[in-house]
Amino acid sequence: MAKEQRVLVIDDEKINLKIIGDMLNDDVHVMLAKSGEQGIRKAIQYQPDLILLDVVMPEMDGFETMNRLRHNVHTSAIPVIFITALNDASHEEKALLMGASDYIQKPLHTNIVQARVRLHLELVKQRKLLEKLANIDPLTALANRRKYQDVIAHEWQKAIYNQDCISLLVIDIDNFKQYNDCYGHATGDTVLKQVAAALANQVTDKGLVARYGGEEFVIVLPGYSQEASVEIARYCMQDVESLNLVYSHEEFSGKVTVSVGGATKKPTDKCDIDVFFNMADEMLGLAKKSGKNKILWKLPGDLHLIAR
Ligand SMILES: Nc1nc2c(ncn2[C@@H]2O[C@H](COP(=O)(O)OP(=O)(O)OP(=O)(O)O)[C@@H](O)[C@H]2O)c(=O)[nH]1
Repeated sequence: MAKEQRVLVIDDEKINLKIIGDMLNDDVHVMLAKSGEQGIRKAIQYQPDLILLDVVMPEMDGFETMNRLRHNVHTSAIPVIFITALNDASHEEKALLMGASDYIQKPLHTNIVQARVRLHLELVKQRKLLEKLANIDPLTALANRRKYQDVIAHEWQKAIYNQDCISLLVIDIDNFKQYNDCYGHATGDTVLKQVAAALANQVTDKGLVARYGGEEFVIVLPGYSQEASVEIARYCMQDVESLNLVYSHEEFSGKVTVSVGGATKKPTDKCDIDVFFNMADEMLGLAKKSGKNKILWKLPGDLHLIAR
């Protein structure tokens, strides 16, 4: 067990909270709640890795608490172990059918409780690692397309709710095939890494940078106006250019630059994320066709803004 992991114990009996807390305190950060209501509040606020839940409690019992935890988006994925003095199989079955990860019967044996908690915390650790790996592009260590899709869907809903705007940049390295042709794919890979780092360095906590695929990146900027986003796009272009990645071949020579297509929108329920993406992507296509190394931003109607 690792001390950085958090276990929330929910039990209406003070003495039980103390006993279980003492069993786990050396290895994990233990949080205590003396009712289902308080437990749910703490689970939402502190996001524990695991919950130990007493079944028999006044007002809201363990089953009702479990039901509410499962139906709340902030707590639905947190594993729950029931702890109870009830020893009939039907309660155990009910708990497992509700999605409990485990069921421990009283009287509690320290070694058994510790072993089961350790096992479930290890599973949590592995699940989190898998989630992380599933969302990362292995070459650049940026978020991958899957993560981008999760984030844009979430930010889109947030923007609708807050009646706020959201900006999207689609960025593509210019003439990257020629760079690969000059120096090979392995050196091309280092360029992708350098460009990715330059973009990430520019965006920091303003939004999300992801590798969309190949030599194409996306940047999501929640709450950023068109003007502010074009400014960020400019800095991104400058930073890539100042990497000074030159290439030359018999027929062509140049420096690594990027083209950017962008769009800003205050979304409503009637707007579609894919249409929004296509707006920015269409701008990128126009930027490529009209000479590359530039920013084109979608404006209302058929208009667009050219910035460099
Ligand atoms: N080294 C490397 N190259 C990649 C990777 N993914 C895509 N590419 C290369 O990116 C190049 C993309 O070529 P094109 O689609 O013709 O684009 P381009 O040469 O950048 O031309 P424009 O987009 O018009 O500026 C191809 O040579 C791909 O092999 C990768 O992971 N590593």
